[in-house]
Amino acid sequence: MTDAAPALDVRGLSVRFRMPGGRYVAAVSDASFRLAPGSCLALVGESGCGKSVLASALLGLLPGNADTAGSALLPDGLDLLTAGEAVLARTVRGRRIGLVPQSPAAHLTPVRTIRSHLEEAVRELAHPTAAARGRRAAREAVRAAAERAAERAAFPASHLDRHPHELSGGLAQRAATALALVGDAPLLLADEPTTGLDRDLVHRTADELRAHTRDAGRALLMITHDLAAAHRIADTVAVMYAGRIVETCPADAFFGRPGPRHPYARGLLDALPERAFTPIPGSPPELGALPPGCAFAARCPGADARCRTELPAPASGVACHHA
Ligand SMILES: Nc1ncnc2c1ncn2[C@@H]1O[C@H](COP(=O)(O)OP(=O)(O)OP(=O)(O)O)[C@@H](O)[C@H]1O
Repeated sequence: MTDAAPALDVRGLSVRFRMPGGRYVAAVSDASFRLAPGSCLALVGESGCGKSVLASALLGLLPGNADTAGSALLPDGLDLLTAGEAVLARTVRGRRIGLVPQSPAAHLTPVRTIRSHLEEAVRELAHPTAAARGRRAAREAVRAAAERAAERAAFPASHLDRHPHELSGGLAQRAATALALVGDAPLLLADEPTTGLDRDLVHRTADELRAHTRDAGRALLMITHDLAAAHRIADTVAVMYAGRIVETCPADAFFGRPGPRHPYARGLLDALPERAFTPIPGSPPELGALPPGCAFAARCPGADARCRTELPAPASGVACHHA
């Protein structure tokens, strides 16, 4: 991380869902991280660990039964957790945070062409018509801005008049990226952007997102369970387990030497086919019935009595009594 003011500063973010019978699901607990301009933080972890809930909290898209605590600050001090829906809709989503969605084909409207999606986003977010005189000039300004947006995401002009179902997975991903870039937001949030893509496309998508980040000075929060994509793109890796960030580590150290220090993070790497290909035994706890101590203790070969009773506080980037 650099010393620049963070593009996003998340402190003690927690999300609980109120359930019938007075129960709670603690989907995210006390998550903290900072994201510098021009850098990428990959938030990794198994399915169900709370990654998407954290992303929804940042975008103000949590359902009504969610309670939040902590803060998520943009550089001017706007707290995404307490900002009202009108502020988020008018000034944040698309303008200050661009969302690269999971399953882009599903995110796009099936009956509309990519050009129509882009032109609508341009009209809404980029206002290219301000200088145009007359309706025809305004239409042409929107069209040109939409074509430029497609070009920025390497979406071919020849495919702009196609519908989402006429696109390959890779092109649908680029269309979604083009849409996310229209508002020129300084922060991109990519939720599982490589899910369902083959290996080559994972690499290409990761490289393209990387270019939109480092080269353009944007910050990227990438949520993924795909460690190969994280390896390709991230400066920092944050590992989430059972709703908590258990380790935050520079990507070089995480994927190279000395490697992660938390036993769960080490287990995630060892489970990769290109490494030991050894799955972590057992499964994560229910987020509605978390144990009092470390949530990983039941699966951890090094756990002792303290681990089972006392929650480890994050110290120098890792939350483990024995790291
Ligand atoms: N509206 C809700 N009410 C209650 N629990 C919810 C609600 N939405 C999500 N959860 C729970 O929050 C937990 C975290 O879900 P989340 O979707 O963030 O996981 P994830 O890590 O993104 O997994 P995936 O990669 O499968 O999307 C899950 O246990 C889920 O069941």
